[in-house]
Amino acid sequence: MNLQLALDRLTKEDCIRIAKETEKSIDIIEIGTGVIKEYGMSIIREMRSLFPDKLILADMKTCDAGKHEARQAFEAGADITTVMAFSSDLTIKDTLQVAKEMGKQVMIDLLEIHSRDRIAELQELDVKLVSLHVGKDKQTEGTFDTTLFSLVEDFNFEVAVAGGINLENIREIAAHQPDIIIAGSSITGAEKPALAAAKMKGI
Ligand SMILES: O=C([C@H](O)CO)[C@H](O)[C@H](O)COP(=O)(O)O
Repeated sequence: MNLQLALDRLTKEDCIRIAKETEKSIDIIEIGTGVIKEYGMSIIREMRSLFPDKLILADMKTCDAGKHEARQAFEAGADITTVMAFSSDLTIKDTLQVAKEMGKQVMIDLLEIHSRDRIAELQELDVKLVSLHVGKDKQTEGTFDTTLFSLVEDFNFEVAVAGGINLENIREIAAHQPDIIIAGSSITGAEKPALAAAKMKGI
């Protein structure tokens, strides 16, 4: 299981500090959507140069202009970019094509997708990596819930999971063997982020 650290609602300095502190325990550094909106592609470039050997995911949450946004993220140094599952099939195909040409990956974000019909379409589009995701706002009604795994059951994807994952619920989630566990606030808001990340990685 890979651990992805989501850096959201932080200054650039805090993103760098927390990534450095937790580096040993994390496999993927996610530069969050809001952080990208604040600093643009320059933060992806800076994180790439500071962490040359780490996988970097740019949480672009692309939903249109797929070719352009995928190139932007990849040229800045991201290994993976995110695209929303509700986007047009053309957007998804375009981003997958750019990723193929550049030797990179696309993670399709299943935020607010409830239909297995859409999941089947994504499989047809040759999507390889998806994320089951309970959004920040929706988390006020409850964090990641393992019933969500039924959405992707019997499909053939690499699966990431996100949405309020913490030390209390991680074991139950990990029992479903997702490929990637994404944790943001539970690490970045911890008193000791390095310890929180190490505990999550060590479960
Ligand atoms: O993608 C995310 C969310 O939409 C905010 O942009 C988060 O990175 C993801 O939910 C993980 O963060 P936590 O829920 O704080 O663990």
